[in-house]
Amino acid sequence: MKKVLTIAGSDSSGGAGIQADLKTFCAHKVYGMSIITAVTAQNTLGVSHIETLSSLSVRKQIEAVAEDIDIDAVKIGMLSNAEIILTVAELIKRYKFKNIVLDPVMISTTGFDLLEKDAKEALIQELLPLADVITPNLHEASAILDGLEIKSKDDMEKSVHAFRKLTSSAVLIKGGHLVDDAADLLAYEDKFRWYDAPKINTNNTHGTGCTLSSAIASNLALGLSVEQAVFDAKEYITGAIRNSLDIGSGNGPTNHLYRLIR
Ligand SMILES: Nc1ncnc2c1ncn2[C@@H]1O[C@H](COP(=O)(O)OP(=O)(O)OP(=O)(O)O)[C@@H](O)[C@H]1O
Ligand SMILES: Cc1ncc(COP(=O)(O)O)c(N)n1
Repeated sequence: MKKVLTIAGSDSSGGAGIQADLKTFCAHKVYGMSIITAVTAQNTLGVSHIETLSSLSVRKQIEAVAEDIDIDAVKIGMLSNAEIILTVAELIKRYKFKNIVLDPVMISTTGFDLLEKDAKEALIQELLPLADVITPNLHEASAILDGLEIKSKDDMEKSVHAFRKLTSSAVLIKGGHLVDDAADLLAYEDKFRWYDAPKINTNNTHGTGCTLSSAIASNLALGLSVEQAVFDAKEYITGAIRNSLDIGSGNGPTNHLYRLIR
């Protein structure tokens, strides 16, 4: 069985973070492992508390897994601060992790900071170059590109050129926050490809980015090309949103069981 590692924060309500990642791995029939960077107290309405683990704890968790188990792909989500970013970057290099999908998590759907403001530069300088695929949403893409306005599909295409100057990683700009579309744009090597999807009318989008990046990591572990891994992951997230769950009174979670329970 393929083995996939997530390095991310815990979401007590189970919709995003580590919990979404492990559910996604399970649905893709890969073996999931987790490195917890922070424990958030959150629900579908918001984040009420964050306790970030020490970088030593993160280091020890990664070493414990990597010294013992071969890892076929890694998904990286909430990292909280610069010290953890530097630790993760160092260990990616030491253990030569492959198939790395970086979701540059900065703010929750509910508007809470999940990355300290001074950590953005470390993320760009240290982690971006190590990732095989990065998956910013419109807001994260804009933050990484020094405030470049990205609000439309045209803007997304323009931003790809700016990303090319920063990293040779494949970049999937997620259009979930476009007004009447949910099209994502993949730029890789010197090509780009749109993954179109209709915007589903729902508030249940908690954890969509976590789910998509974990699905891509699972598909890369299973041996798919980047283009196909993104295609299959886009189908998965669209189905998981279409069948999303009315749990809680805010932004409910996606449904990872929709292919099993109909
Ligand atoms: N209402 C929607 N209908 C269809 N697809 C959607 C919708 N919202 C988001 N998506 C899709 O879900 C994936 C995640 O995109 P999004 O832009 O929401 O990322 P995100 O903001 O990082 O997610 P998160 O809510 O976890 O922070 C993308 O493939 C996006 O197109
Ligand atoms: C631990 C953790 N990681 C990531 C997210 C982002 O997901 P969303 O933007 O859907 O809130 C989150 N809310 N919590």
